[in-house]
Amino acid sequence: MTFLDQLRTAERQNGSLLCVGLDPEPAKFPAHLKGDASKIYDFCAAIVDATADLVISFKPQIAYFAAHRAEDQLEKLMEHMRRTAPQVPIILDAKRGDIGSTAEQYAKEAFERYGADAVTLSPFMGFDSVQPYLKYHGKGAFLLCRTSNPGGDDLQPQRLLDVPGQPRLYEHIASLAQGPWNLNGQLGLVVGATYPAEIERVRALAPTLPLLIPGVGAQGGDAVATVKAGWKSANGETTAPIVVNSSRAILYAASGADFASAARQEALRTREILQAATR
Ligand SMILES: O=c1ccn([C@@H]2O[C@H](COP(=O)(O)O)[C@@H](O)[C@H]2O)c(=O)[nH]1
Repeated sequence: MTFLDQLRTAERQNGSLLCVGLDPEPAKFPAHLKGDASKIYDFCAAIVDATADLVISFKPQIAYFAAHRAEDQLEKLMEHMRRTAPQVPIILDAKRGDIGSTAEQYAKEAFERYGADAVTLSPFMGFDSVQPYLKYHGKGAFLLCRTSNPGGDDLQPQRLLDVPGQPRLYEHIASLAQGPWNLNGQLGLVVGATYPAEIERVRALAPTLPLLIPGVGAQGGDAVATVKAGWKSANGETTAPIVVNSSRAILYAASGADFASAARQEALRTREILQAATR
């Protein structure tokens, strides 16, 4: 099954566009785990168990594990997700980008070491930095396109004067990903929920690509505007999935022993807002 098929299946089975982001920060853990980096796996596994029937995807962010020398806990978490929630595809948020020979190692890390179904990449170094990931048939790769952070304004909306039509940088990335770079239908794009007008533009330029959309929840992105801009359907079926990520708002919905059930309540609430916007 391809990554795109996995997303479609999870969306249908769980009735969800919501991706729970796994960004474990021991300093924010509930009181009984607080500050203890050896509990990263326990914390994340509890969140996974509480939300696995509510999501289209899980998105562990690798920096939160590596910063605490907790890559072994990430490996264990990946195994746990594959075993207990095999219907939910896993996007490893690593934002890699390097020359081809190094990219081969990053691809091996994401797909062989961690067993991710998809990875996030920076397209800044060009197609030869993306190609090694595409050799893993069936796996997905999301290219940063119009990111959710304010600093995205520094480069992404600038016009490329030497490219025909003088598109903005993010528009050019969307066109490359929809067209010549998408050799085997593995590419998707990252577009921030904080920029719904740009989501709409990217969807127009890349009508068949899955969009990973972070920025709802803690960053204040508009969940309803996001769905209206990015989610399209034909005969009641999604034409190209959107994967709307929320991390901190769900992970840290409560700071007590009830953190996992509070996370489930927040995931249920967010899932319903997203689903309602499709009707
Ligand atoms: O443009 C981007 C790309 C990636 N991210 C990542 O998504 C989550 C967002 O976390 P929240 O707590 O829901 O704000 C985080 O892992 C980022 O690294 C993004 O925010 N924006």
